Amino acid sequence: MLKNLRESLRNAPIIKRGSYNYFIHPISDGVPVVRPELLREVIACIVKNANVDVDKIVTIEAMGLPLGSALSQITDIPFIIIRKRKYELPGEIAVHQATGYSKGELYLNGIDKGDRVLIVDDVISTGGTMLATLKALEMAGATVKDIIVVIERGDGKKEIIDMGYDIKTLIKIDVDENGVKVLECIDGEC
Ligand SMILES: O=P(O)(O)OC[C@H]1O[C@H](OP(=O)(O)OP(=O)(O)O)[C@H](O)[C@@H]1O
Ligand code: HPA
Repeated sequence: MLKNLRESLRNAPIIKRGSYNYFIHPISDGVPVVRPELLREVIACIVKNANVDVDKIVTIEAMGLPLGSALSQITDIPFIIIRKRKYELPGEIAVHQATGYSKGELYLNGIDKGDRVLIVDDVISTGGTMLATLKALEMAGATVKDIIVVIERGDGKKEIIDMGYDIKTLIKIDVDENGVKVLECIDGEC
């Protein structure tokens, strides 16, 4: 089921961002080109595995966007984009985000107290972005029913599980300066 994802990840180039080995891939960067068969395969796998009995889908700028948008079209559930830009709307919630190579602020709008949500993102690595997202959603009074992330690297997922949340990832990889190694897939075909 995840043939395109697996094969494209095995060929992903690596760059250094400080000491962080950063893989470049269409799902995580939109670069060099997002092929429809890849995105279709990823979205089908998300629909198959995620709990979509929710009021809203929550994604994170920038690369949660193609995922949230396609998923919303298929499920007819509205989606929210947590932005890196401040809007100063009433009730806007700001939280701090730290990844393995960057730091910044995230801004949440559009959640009503009691909303049941599914979080969707492209990558989990240190877990810093997911922690910030969960904090913002907690402050907004949302109930997180499920979390689904396409690509897992590093130990971030464990931290989220330790906090008591359900989180699924479609594919688990290891990254070093030589490239990407595929370790595990949710379809069991790796
Ligand atoms: O688990 P972490 O270490 O936090 O890494 C994961 C986050 O890193 C990337 O976001 P980034 O802030 O680089 O934004 P982008 O989507 O614009 O690439 C990715 O989209 C995840 O949101
Ligand atoms: O290595 C990476 N590549 C793309 N996106 C990412 N988000 C966290 N780590 C990475």
